[in-house]
Amino acid sequence: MSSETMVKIENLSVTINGKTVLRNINLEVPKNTIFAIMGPSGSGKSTLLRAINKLWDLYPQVKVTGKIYVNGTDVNKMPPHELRKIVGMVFQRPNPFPHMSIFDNVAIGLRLHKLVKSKEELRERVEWALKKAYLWDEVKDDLKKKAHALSGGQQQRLCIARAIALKPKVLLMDEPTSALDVVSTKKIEENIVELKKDFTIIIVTHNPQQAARISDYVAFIYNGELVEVGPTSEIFTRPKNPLTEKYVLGKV
Ligand SMILES: Nc1ncnc2c1ncn2[C@@H]1O[C@H](COP(=O)(O)OP(=O)(O)OP(=O)(O)O)[C@@H](O)[C@H]1O
Repeated sequence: MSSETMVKIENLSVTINGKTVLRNINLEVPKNTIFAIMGPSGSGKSTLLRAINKLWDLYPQVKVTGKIYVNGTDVNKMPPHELRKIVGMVFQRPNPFPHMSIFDNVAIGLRLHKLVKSKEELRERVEWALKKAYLWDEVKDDLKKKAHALSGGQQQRLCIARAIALKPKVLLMDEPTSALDVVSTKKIEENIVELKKDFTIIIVTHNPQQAARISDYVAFIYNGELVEVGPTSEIFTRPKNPLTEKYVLGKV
């Protein structure tokens, strides 16, 4: 594996209740890039993302085969709490802990993983994460406010802050803007582009325009199979597979 690769997926297949939903997927995600996984509804995008941080382990009806390496280590050889430290996740709907304060939402992972040594360091890290998530200016005078009092877009930025507070290597984002309006979507897209300086980002989207706007690489998944993968500019201007061309033109 190249030292420039952050995530490598080899021959990944997933079956759920005996039905194959992902077949023989091979991908390499370079460090400090935004890597989009796009495809129509039900094509297996979320299933792939969930396999990377082993969310399927708790489901006996789901069988995952193949190998996934993060930063050179096989995820199956990492205890779940170690994997959670290096792989953060942001979900489709903002899911902060609603009755916890803004500060505590960001601090919780740092406290659980004992990643900071003092209250001062905790405060600094929370501020750092909120700034990185473009939320600090809006909440800095009100860190004790409960998370449910924030708007949907602010809640999603809080979830981004919560995920990046641990300084993971990889940030998985499952359609992070699909529940948001155009203005919040734009803010979060700008934020994601900034975040790639510090993290490797894998983002699932069913919106080809979003992949075109923000990603460096795109994998197009259709019916559980990888149809095409490559630099975003090539996939959108010179797709090799006619199915990719149809999809990016909105004809699938
Ligand atoms: N928990 C589950 N139990 C049963 N089947 C599931 C489960 N999760 C996913 N599937 C099936 O796996 C297939 C792929 O689903 P997945 O959610 O990965 O697709 P997707 O591309 O992310 O779709 P969407 O854009 O609609 O979120 C679908 O056929 C879906 O019905």
